Amino acid sequence: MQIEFSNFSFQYESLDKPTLKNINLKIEKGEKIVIIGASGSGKSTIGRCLNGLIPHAIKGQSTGDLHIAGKAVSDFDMHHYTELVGTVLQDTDSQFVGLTVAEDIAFALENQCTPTVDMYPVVKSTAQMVELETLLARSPQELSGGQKQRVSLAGILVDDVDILLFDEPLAALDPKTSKKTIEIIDQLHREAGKTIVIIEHRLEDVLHRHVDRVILMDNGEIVADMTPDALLASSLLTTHGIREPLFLSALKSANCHIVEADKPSNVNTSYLQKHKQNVLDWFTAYSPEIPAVEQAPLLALSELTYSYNGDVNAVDDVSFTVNKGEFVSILGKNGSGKSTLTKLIMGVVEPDAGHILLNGQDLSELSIFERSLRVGVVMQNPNHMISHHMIFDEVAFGLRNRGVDEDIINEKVLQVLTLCGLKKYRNWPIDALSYGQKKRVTIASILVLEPELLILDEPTAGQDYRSYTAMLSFIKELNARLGITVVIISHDMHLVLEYTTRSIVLSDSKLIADAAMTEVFSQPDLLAAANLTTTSLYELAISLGIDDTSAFMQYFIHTEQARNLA
Ligand SMILES: Nc1ncnc2c1ncn2[C@@H]1O[C@H](COP(=O)(O)OP(=O)(O)OP(=O)(O)O)[C@@H](O)[C@H]1O
Ligand SMILES: Nc1ncnc2c1ncn2[C@@H]1O[C@H](COP(=O)(O)OP(=O)(O)OP(=O)(O)O)[C@@H](O)[C@H]1O
Repeated sequence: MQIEFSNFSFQYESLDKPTLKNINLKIEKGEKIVIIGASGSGKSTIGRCLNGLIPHAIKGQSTGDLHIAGKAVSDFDMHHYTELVGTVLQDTDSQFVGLTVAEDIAFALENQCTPTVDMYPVVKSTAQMVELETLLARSPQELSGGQKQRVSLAGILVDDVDILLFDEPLAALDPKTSKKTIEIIDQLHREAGKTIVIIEHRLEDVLHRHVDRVILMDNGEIVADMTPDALLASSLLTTHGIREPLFLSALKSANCHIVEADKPSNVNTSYLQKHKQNVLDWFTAYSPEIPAVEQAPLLALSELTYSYNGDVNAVDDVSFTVNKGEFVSILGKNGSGKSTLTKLIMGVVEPDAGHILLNGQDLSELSIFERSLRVGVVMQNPNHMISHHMIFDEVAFGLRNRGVDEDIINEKVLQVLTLCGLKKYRNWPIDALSYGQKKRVTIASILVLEPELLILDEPTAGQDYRSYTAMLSFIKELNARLGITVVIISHDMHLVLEYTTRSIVLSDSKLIADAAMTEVFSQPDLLAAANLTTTSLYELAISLGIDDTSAFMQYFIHTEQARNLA
């Protein structure tokens, strides 16, 4: 047995209750398993027990046993763990050790005492696998979120260890790179016989390649340990607040009864054909409604250009308009300039050319602080935004800064914390939160300010379905009730499909499309140019012979929204 947890429990030093409760989990050598579960359910804590961060860097009390490679970890020092387990962490920033991307990738090779001459070809070929070959001389800190994630992946690919642990490897990756990452992990599993443990919210993306078992966690316990087909045929995912693959939700909406023998872990399985008539009958009921959209412009970018180094443009001649009250998505491959656009709007960097108008006013006339009163930005990495020790203070900070009365602050902060599923943590230190929970705190701290324009960079990264549905329903309500305009930057195609109506697509710093979201998702060539992929909903429509894929997607979204509101 490669990994064996027996009656294992763990309690963080700062908490008064255990985070892992009576875990019994066996993983054979060469198995590939996925751990899923709501945010805060204990997934990363399991990961930290496997890679030695617990107990060597993070303190707490454990009971029961954990054996790795046949040995009790109670006898391990940190060195034993690093010889056995390689990890890609959720927060890549805390993982870089090299001054350049190449050094960072070579770090594991140095640890393995590989001669320098042998290192170059390995670093180069690994960089090619994750499309980093042009960035080898760059500092990892100066890369986009997704590029950083690729550096972490490359680091683990050269690591000569038996067990590979991936904590949310896909969170910051564009859809095409996500698929490729899953293929690379699969290759390592099949060809090098590695034992693979993947912690990931994006179950549908992980199931792009075969997985032996899925472990479902809830509240520190394992509530299911079964094959993907058995799990998807059951109602366990919905019961525990986890997002099902999109095509499966569509089949269920169309009253199809899915069983394990349908092999529902793969949208392209021929077993699904037997449900065709049900889906067609459901789809004929569709009659499209075109919602009226107010057309007054709020944000107008014209011919915006910016370069970090004066050489390559990170944003190149980009123009688009976002109208008041719209819910728009900005999509594009890793490093295509999405976060840089946000920095330009915030005023963190000044454009080399072009203008940004907000309600007709040129933003260059406003200071960063003045802009922040009108534009709320939630950045990709929560650790880049948090400045307070306690959750309540973090969320109250912006209002206090504006001199709002403490009673009103109290009321507003509590309301937002409740809507973001964080009320019970209001008096907690931020350090005791999981990554996904921290992300929610940063969203709450911006929402409480009710900005005119809300920009959310990867809001669902690290979030489970239940938490993000509650949060986005609230944002949708703010959008409808207060007319707050929302721009979402995301690689999460579910989110984009379900919440946004128009998509702005960037590729290599340039704008390549600005169209209705379902139109964008019905154009495989356009999607490919931006490292996006068709969704399983589109694939289901095609495999069942439905031509109007855009209408099919729209109908499904309306059905889902109606269900979420109910
Ligand atoms: N360093 C820490 N100190 C104290 N408590 C912690 C620490 N890290 C996590 N916790 C607690 O353990 C619980 C589980 O956290 P964990 O990071 O394992 O969850 P997760 O399932 O990986 O969540 P996510 O999907 O949001 O990353 C959290 O609710 C949090 O209260
Ligand atoms: N601080 C920086 N210094 C130098 N170059 C940078 C810096 N930040 C980003 N870049 C580069 O600018 C380009 C655009 O990056 P940006 O972060 O805007 O991309 P993105 O579309 O948000 O990517 P992702 O989807 O990975 O978050 C990338 O090539 C990136 O390497």
